[in-house]
Amino acid sequence: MKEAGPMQGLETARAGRSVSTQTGSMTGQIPRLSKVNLFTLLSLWMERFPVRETPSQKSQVKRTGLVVVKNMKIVGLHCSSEDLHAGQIALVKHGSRLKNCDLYFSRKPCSACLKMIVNAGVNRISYWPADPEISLLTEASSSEDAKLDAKAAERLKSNSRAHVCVLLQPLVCCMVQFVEETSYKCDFIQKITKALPDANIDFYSECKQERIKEYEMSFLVPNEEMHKQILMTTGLENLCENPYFSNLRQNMKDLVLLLATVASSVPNFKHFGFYCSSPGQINDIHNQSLPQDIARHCMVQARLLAYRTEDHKTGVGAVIWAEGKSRNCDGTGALYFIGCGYNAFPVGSEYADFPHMDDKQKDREIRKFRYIIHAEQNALTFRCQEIKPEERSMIFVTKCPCDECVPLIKGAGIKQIYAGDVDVGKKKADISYMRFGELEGVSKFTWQLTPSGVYDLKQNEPERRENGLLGPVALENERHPNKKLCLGNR
Ligand SMILES: O=c1ccn([C@H]2C[C@H](O)[C@@H](COP(=O)(O)OP(=O)(O)OP(=O)(O)O)O2)c(=O)[nH]1
Repeated sequence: MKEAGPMQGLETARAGRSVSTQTGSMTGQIPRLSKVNLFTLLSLWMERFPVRETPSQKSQVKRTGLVVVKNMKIVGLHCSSEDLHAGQIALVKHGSRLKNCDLYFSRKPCSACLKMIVNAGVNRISYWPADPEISLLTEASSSEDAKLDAKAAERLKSNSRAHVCVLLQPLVCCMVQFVEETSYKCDFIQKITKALPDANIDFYSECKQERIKEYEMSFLVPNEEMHKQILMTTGLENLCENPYFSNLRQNMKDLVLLLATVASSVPNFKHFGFYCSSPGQINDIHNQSLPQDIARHCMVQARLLAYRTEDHKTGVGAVIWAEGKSRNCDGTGALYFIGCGYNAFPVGSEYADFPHMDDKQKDREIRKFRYIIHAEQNALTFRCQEIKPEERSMIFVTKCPCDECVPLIKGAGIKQIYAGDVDVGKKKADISYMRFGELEGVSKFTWQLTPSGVYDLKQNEPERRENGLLGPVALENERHPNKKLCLGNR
């Protein structure tokens, strides 16, 4: 099936198609992340959830991210806190509901966590094969304990019904290149380059290089011999021989590069962030913006999800979080995960069941729009928690929510939308984006310059900046001919 309409710049994506189709992991024209790699990447990303607490220097326990999956749907995004390890948090939060779940850890969990999650009847425990949670890399007097713990974890692993393993898959052909291109072309980066034409045009590459270095430090073991030692100690001696060892390191490197690339597409750059364009809205606590680092973090989650789209032109990801009344034991503070999704055809459908054409196609019957389930719709449908009216709940969407989704978000009681605003006010043949601009009763935070960046906001107005309020003449009139922050539309 050939997509109608302009396909500028999709050469890379096309090159990826044939290979990916051979591997059976694709439904369309653009390279797609496997579910396993998405869960793995999200676990690494959760390890980096912005925290307010200062980790104790002496601790041999490394921060760890965790994704809990049931029936291939994400039901928990967690990270360890000062008090509890990620596996302990899973226990506290999910209890016996962990039965038959798959858990993806950013580090091999310690024996104290492993014994409890194995006991809860989980189906599978996958972990990132670098330095484990009880670090084998830090030189501390307790390294004896670390080795003992690794041994105990092995014993638990071999006697457990759960499959404790390393699930990493090689990326499909051209995935890294595709992610690089779509990240650079995405709305957030393009808005910066447009708003600050004098800025160093290479800010994106610089930012990406920094992220790559940072994440390689966290997630890779630079020294090969040391890495082999860790694999031996953690029961992965099979992976120490070549070609398995070099393949493993290459897969790990590719995934880290991909994560750094996506993370740099929502950069911490000068005065850009998610700000509200309606000053009247922020009086209520429910309308106040999240801290920018957390908002950016959640948007990166949504961007990762978008790489699983089934729409071969426009990928969209959405994730819903809520804020409880007080801090909980999770490293996410008061925030807890509600649901997530990406745009895809109805669950269980095959590639050829529904049309995939866009609105450039003259024959309206063979357009995709009446069939595809939007990212927000999937996030709402497969949510694992109720949305409580008394709590601040928020949805992060990589694209401006359309007229079909805006009333659903409002009706579900979600208090805040963090979104790209490309397409806002547009009416296309089969999909329109008129209602987002007019939406009342839900606060909208879009990616833009802060007042301090544009209007030289005085230093004595910290609350205004904290709340994420945009000043009087917002940059919202800035419209983007360069329309997508989404995938595949270049
Ligand atoms: O709130 C929304 C709006 C759209 N989508 C998805 C549905 C569909 O898969 C795609 C539609 O995107 P777009 O409006 O960009 O249409 P297109 O045909 O992909 O591109 P173009 O704008 O060139 O017509 O985005 C969502 O997931 N959520």
